[in-house]
Amino acid sequence: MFPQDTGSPFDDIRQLVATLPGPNEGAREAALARQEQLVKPPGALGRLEAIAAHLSAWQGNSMPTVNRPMVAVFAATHGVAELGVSPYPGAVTKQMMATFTAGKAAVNQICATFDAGLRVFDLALDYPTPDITTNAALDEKACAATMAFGMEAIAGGSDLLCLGEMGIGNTTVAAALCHGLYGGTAEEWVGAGTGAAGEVLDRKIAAVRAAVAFHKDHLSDPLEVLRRLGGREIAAIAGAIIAARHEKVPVVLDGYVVTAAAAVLHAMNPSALDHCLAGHVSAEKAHRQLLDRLGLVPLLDLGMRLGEGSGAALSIGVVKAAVACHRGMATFAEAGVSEG
Ligand SMILES: O=C(O)c1ccc[n+]([C@@H]2O[C@H](COP(=O)([O-])O)[C@@H](O)[C@H]2O)c1
Ligand SMILES: Cc1cc2nc[nH]c2cc1C
Repeated sequence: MFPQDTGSPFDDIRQLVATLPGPNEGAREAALARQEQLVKPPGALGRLEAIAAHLSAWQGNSMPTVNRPMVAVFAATHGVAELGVSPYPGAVTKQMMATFTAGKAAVNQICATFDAGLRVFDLALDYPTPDITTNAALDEKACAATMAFGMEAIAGGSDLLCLGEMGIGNTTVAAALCHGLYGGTAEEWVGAGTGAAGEVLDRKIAAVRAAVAFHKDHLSDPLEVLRRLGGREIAAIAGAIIAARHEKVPVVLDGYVVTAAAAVLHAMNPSALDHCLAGHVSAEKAHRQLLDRLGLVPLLDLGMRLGEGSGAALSIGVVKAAVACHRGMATFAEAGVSEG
């Protein structure tokens, strides 16, 4: 007789999220001590100092690097898009993938500006996940496998990982996830996405309300919320955040959709996002309140609402400058400048 396999496909993920490594406090302290010596009034570089210390702590290196920043964009298609919740047709997701490959999207130009690598991942675009108002998006096995895909996808030598996504309809999915995790009202979590207004916005709010009502008896476990109300790009992003932590790679989150994926991990373990920075706050209505809930203060606030990793990629400039100052500035003693 074969032993019965009674385990759930989520067991390994629960284990990984329960055993996330902490920061290297020695490296953080050494970095902060260096900041005190650099040729500037104490604290005068503001959050740039905290960013350099954050990278020190999570890379485990008092002299952190941003030599190989990578932007990873995960793309997926969503059955709920068929309900008319986005001004754009679902076909745009594949068309934008071709645009990324051709180097002609906004994120390509931002990555080129900062010498960042860009990798785009197609998550079964020809097979939309079922409509979340009447079905779970994923079964347990598929959700766990997609998270594992996200973990594998980011392997390979980057020292800063920026996460992005592409998926028509996925601001509806992100709103449903947040409504499922945090309650409140559907209206509170829904915004314009790519530009929903009038009847499109009304359908979006109704879809988020219906999805959470349909799954209401199964929302106490964050991984169940993810598999029922999420989508493939969101599951892969959650996996990538976990893997980066285990590989000592600090993470930069993009907008509302990426942050919703991160929120699932935060609900499982409140310290799960300690290695993450919020690259920006997007103009999507509920992004700011979601960041507040997660205790994340965005690096940029430029009214962007594009997705595709663009806000996270843009913040690489700030993070690179923070690290350049940390590594390259002289100390007062080296520069022969009098201390105050
Ligand atoms: O993440 C955000 O803050 C964000 C805000 C507005 C739009 N988006 C992008 O727009 C797409 C989803 O919008 P929608 O209206 O189709 O749900 C998807 O490709 C996202 O990358 C993303
Ligand atoms: C054109 C377009 C580009 C995008 N990039 C990310 N999401 C997007 C949605 C649309 C519609």
